[in-house]
Amino acid sequence: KLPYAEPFRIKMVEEIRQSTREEREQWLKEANYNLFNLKSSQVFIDLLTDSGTGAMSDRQWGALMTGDESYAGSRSFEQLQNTVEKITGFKYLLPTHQGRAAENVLFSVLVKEGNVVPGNSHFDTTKGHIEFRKAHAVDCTIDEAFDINDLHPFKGNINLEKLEEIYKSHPKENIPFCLITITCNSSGGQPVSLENMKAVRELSNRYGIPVFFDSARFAENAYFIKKREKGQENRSIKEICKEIFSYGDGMTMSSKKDGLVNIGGFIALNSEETFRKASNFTIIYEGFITYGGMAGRDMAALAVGLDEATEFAYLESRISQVEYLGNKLIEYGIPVQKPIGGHAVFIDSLNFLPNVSRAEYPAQTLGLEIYKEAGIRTVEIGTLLADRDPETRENRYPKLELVRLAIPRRTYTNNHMDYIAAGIKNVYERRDEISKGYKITWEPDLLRHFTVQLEEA
Ligand SMILES: CC1=C(O)/C(=C\N=C(/Cc2ccccc2)C(=O)O)C(COP(=O)(O)O)=CN1
Repeated sequence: KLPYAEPFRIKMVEEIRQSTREEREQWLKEANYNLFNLKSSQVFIDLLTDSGTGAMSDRQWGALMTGDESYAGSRSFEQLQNTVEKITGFKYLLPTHQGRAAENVLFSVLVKEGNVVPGNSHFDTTKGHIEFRKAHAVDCTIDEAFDINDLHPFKGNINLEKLEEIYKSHPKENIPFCLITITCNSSGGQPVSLENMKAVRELSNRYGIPVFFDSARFAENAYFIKKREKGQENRSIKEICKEIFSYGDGMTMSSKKDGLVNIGGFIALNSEETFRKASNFTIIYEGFITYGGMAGRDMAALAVGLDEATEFAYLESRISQVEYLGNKLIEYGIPVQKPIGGHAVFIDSLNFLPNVSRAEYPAQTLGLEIYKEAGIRTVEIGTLLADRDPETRENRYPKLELVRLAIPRRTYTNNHMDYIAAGIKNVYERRDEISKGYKITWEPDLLRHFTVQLEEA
């Protein structure tokens, strides 16, 4: 028996540099204690996001060189269209510059003021685009998702009773679609099972409600289905993906995740009517319908990326690395969402920092401590992200107050994982000394966590 090793070797490297704790404390002050304001040169290991931060393969770089920049009818669009249809089965494709642009175009067609959009946990910008249209995103995720120690293998699942409750209490004209986010980012990169998707589809059909997928991490979701769902172990990732999408009327995609590219997004769907309407908004917001805000070269690289992302060997390598980090933190006694998610490890900051009051943003406090300690940038998936209630303007305290360690794809080695775990362990060992958090000195009206300014409480 030989030990596991990555199914790739490295052909290009980018230097990263260490700093001193004193430098980092000064840089945080200048950044108004918002990690988004740090320069990349001030960050040793960047776990802010897995979105657009991964490494492309030699085949993708090769495709970049042969991209077709024709304004209409680009060869690269055709390559992308064929790949999307092969993997998802959807007939119509509209590229966009990234995921939230796909949401903007699709929701411009489907979401009206006062609508209700149920699903599992909608992610930040997706909820933003629903609330921006004065509609309501309703989280129907199963309760197990909010108990970090519950080992439910599919914590992204939708509670069918909660969903049917929504379907019963609103006229179907007021529910444009049910949105299934795969994997479910906000609850910890947790997958949705095929069985649940099928049940959601059947229930939705009974009420005449369409189903759409927010597919940013669909390939990782397919991997968990293959590994955890009975009867799936002998199916290929691509076969599982085809079945996943057979339960939907369409999808939005942030290609910056499981598309393995640094920019890009798309909408794919079956309804010609919705495609025609969405095409008008694509032309207004993104660009002509055969490039939608993407360069031909980026569409060419994306077509290759989607093919690579839906291969088992790649997914096994990527997800095992996240699991490796997660298991190290569990070994150190650090409270994390279990099972470990597909793209990130999520630390339960309420458990980690019990002496910091919720009103002082414990997850943000922990993220700042981890950066001070080791130069590692993370992101808060807690009260700052949850934003204020649109009506009352009160803080909306989510069930989980998490620090997310998002691992970029094919980018760091397991030595970096060991370093990250050690840095967090150091903070854990001095957690009793951390009793003060932060308070907001300025925030915008929408999606505040990107630009919020804080000071020490
Ligand atoms: C499930 C899902 C996503 O996770 C997603 C974006 N995620 C991101 C990007 C992000 C968002 C907020 C703070 C920091 C970084 C992530 O770090 O997790 C989008 C928007 O896609 P976009 O970024 O390409 O516009 C749609 N759906």
